[in-house]
Amino acid sequence: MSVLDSIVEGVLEDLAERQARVPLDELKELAAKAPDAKDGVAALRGDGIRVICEVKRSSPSKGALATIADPAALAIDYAAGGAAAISVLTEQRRFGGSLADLDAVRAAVDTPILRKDFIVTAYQLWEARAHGADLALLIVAALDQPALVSLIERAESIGLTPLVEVHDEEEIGRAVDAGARIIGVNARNLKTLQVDRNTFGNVVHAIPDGIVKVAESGVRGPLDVISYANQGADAVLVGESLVTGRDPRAAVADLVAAGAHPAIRHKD
Ligand SMILES: O=P(O)(O)OC[C@@H](O)[C@@H](O)c1c[nH]c2ccccc12
Repeated sequence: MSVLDSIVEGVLEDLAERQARVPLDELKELAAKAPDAKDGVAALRGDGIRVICEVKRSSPSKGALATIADPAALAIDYAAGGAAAISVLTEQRRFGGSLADLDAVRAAVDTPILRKDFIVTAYQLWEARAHGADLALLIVAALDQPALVSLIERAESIGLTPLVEVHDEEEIGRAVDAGARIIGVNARNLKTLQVDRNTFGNVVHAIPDGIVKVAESGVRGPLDVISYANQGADAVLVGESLVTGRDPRAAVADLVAAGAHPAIRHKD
């Protein structure tokens, strides 16, 4: 079984427990009371490259990264540093996240929030909206095509902007066919957990103009942001280097500054 399959298996077990506890109707009521969802496309496209900052305690590839006793405080630092959006990992078993983290971050900042999880059912999209998320991750490799199409439609219909994650050109084709407006190219292959920073540059030509392009994973600092900007990324998604660094606010500000002037290239 691939790493991705085994993560999804655990996610489904935890999901069954939540579904038994919280009926869908209750989530729909909470979603109706949640703050209006912000437009994820507008948040991630603009002058310069946008920086999405992730609240991430651990990962299957690296194990424990950071304790993050106060996710709200981290989110406030990210926002102060200039984050265009905040990604909150809610997967519990491998990433140490929870919906409580999402609640805490939502209560602390106005910045658009991405629910980062292994979403395979509409119930999880309702959960995301009920807990105040504006965007939701959908991983092409974890979904068959009918499921991808229907989850994108459902997300859009309840006001969530889907960020559709791919690893190669075939998956980009599926994301485009399914109606993705934002595509994230993950440099970390979820089947092998290897990071290849050339992935984005290798496949970006296959993403049509007009679709927001996000480079995900393995961003170590400003130089990686500049490199991705020059390859056509609208945004980068950064976790590990921010949660393991000393001063997240300053680190985000450095990434944002690097992304604001990516066109500083040597010209004749
Ligand atoms: O910590 P990094 O290497 O900066 O990566 C962040 C983010 O891209 C990564 O956490 C991620 C990308 N896609 C995912 C899907 C599920 C869980 C996690 C992820």
